[in-house]
Amino acid sequence: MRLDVVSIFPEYLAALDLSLVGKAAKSGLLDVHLHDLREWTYDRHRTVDDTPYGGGAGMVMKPDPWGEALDAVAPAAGPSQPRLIVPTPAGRPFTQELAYELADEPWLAFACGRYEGIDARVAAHAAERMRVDEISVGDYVLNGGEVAVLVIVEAVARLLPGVIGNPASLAEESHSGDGLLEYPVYTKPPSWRGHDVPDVLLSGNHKLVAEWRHDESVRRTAERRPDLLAAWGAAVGHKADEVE
Ligand SMILES: CN1CCC[C@H](Cn2ccc3ccc(-c4n[nH]c(N)c4C#N)cc32)C1
Repeated sequence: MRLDVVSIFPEYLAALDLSLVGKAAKSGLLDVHLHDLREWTYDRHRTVDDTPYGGGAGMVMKPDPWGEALDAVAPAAGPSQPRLIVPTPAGRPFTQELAYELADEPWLAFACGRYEGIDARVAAHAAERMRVDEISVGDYVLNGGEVAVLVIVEAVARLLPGVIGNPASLAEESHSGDGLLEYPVYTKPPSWRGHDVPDVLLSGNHKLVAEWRHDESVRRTAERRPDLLAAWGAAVGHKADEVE
């Protein structure tokens, strides 16, 4: 998978050289290209923003630098086009399902906005030749798209074959598999500062361990994400109906 990221703070994305994503890049599973949007400015101050039409607070990112950056990253006459991801608080929610969808793409490009966002015509123009997704990583406001890109790239990269050691673990994760939250995990020592590991996990009885883990997942989901529990209950009920 090729990844292109355009930002006025490309150094923000240096974290992509670390850990799992960094290993994937070094092993050739990911081909990461970072671009400084200011490469496509030509004035003395390398200006990327201007005042908003219609008034209002803050500044808006000018269309010209973005248009030229995307032309350079993904030439219109090129043999293929990337799927362009534009992080924004106004985007559709980024979910595990969408992470799996993006993991199937051969080429993703990311446009990291700053200020009050990118002139809306940039996405509209890009959509004339590539798929564009405006995506939000959560219901809170960041100062720019770079952190969102780190979230999206990590969630997607870990799904690529060969990136994580034990692909089977993907099936048991929160928001994957059965849709319940993960059960609590423990390791040595068996007793730590007055807190003991649940006895069942030391029992060696795999059936009891599996039952305890499932019950813990259901308890946690009910406590923290009743919305997911409702969806899980409906899905389980549906499957039960299918069996009958
Ligand atoms: C006060 N204004 C409001 C509009 C956005 C301005 C900051 N900003 C500029 C570009 C940009 C890109 C993403 C996000 C963002 N925030 N929250 C999320 N889940 C995001 C995602 N994905 C935020 C951003 C701040």
